[in-house]
Amino acid sequence: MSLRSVTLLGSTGSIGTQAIDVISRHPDRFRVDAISAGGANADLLARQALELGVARVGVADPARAVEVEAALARHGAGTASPVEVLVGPDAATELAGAGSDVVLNGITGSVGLRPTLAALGAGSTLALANKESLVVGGVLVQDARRRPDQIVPVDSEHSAIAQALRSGRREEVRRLVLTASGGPFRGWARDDVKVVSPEQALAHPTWAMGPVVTINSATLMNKGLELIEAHLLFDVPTEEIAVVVHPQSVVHSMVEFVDGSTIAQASPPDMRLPIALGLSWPDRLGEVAAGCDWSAATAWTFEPLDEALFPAVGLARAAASASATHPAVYNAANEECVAAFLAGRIGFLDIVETVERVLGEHEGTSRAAVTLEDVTGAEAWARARAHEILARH
Ligand SMILES: NC(=O)C1=CN([C@@H]2O[C@H](COP(=O)(O)OP(=O)(O)OC[C@H]3O[C@@H](n4cnc5c(N)ncnc54)[C@H](OP(=O)(O)O)[C@@H]3O)[C@@H](O)[C@H]2O)C=CC1
Ligand SMILES: CC(=O)[C@@H](O)[C@H](O)COP(=O)(O)O
Ligand SMILES: [Mn+2]
Repeated sequence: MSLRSVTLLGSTGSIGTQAIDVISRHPDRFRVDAISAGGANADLLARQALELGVARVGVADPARAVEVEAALARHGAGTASPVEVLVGPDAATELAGAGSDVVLNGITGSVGLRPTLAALGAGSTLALANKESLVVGGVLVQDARRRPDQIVPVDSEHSAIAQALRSGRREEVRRLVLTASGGPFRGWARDDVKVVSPEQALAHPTWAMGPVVTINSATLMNKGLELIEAHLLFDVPTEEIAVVVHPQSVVHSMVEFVDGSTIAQASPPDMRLPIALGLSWPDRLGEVAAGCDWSAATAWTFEPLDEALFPAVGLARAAASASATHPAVYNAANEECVAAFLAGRIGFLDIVETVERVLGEHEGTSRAAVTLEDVTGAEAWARARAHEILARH
């Protein structure tokens, strides 16, 4: 594999920092052109920029740009080549469209949609952690691809499926099986789940991740997003995608083939593995993460999802088949509810109940006619409607 240039969006986050860890161990394989973040961690962003030697840094929040400039000056005194700082909500999109070999989108939320479209439009390989952009953009993201393999999934389940799919042809696939940890409230009674705190919901049993995806794991909204993500990435109907609860998070997902054979991908939970594959696909890098320990007694268990306590996956199935804009509404309403829950304004069960209500009121746009304006309009409506409903709490 020759040296690849990389643009890293969301560099200060969980995915971003782990990506830098992978890249730093393979300086002969990767050169980072540009990084971007929101700006909440100005000092970290500046240190990353200087340590990686990037030419450009994006800061989404203009109010934080001064801090980033100051940190660059502080840490970079005497540095030969200055770092150009792009400021504002379009910074990540501009960097994504600049044409690196690989753009890793590690931004949280549907704000990652325009950067995703820009990376695809520029012909870069898109290593996609930001599942929201694919779910929300749907057919728009699919159509922006210039080649079938332009999007390489970083999400652990979808990386697992992409790896398993190398074992057979598309027409030989019977179904995809997404594994779910079940989150911190697996097996709990509804009355107990009703009163959980943000701290309890943020205590994921197997993964250390950013706050939004962690809450989404607890509500199973993450698995709903991942169901739609798998449908769009692999062009498999949602009826042919099953979800099974696997509390150990070692089997990251599976593909069942027409002859009854199932190929699973297994490794201890460590996002550096799918991140590395996203950057180096179709090659594998050496020594990325520990493998399974077969010397100790171990058990992997699988159980059905409690759909009554966790209706989020069923809602995602319905949203995926309802219209082109229902998935965007599903995600946008959820983003607002998660922020409200983390701020202590609503209860845990209010999140999915509100998403269900907002979805039920959405009229939707057909796939054939959908535009980016339809999607952003549906999102704006869903956010406003969620706020109206939540204001009554
Ligand atoms: N973490 C994980 O293990 C996994 C994450 N994912 C997905 O990856 C994505 C990132 O998740 P995670 O890393 O956990 O999230 P984090 O919250 O840890 O990080 C989010 C990153 O996005 C940056 N950011 C926020 N807004 C913008 C913006 N407008 N423009 C550019 N950057 C911005 C943040 O910058 P700052 O905070 O510095 O302002 C931060 O660097 C999500 O879509 C998530 O679902 C998928 C599978 C696993
Ligand atoms: C690591 C990763 O890919 C996360 O999206 C993970 O899937 C969260 O775990 P659960 O949603 O299965 O709890
Ligand atoms: Mn996942």
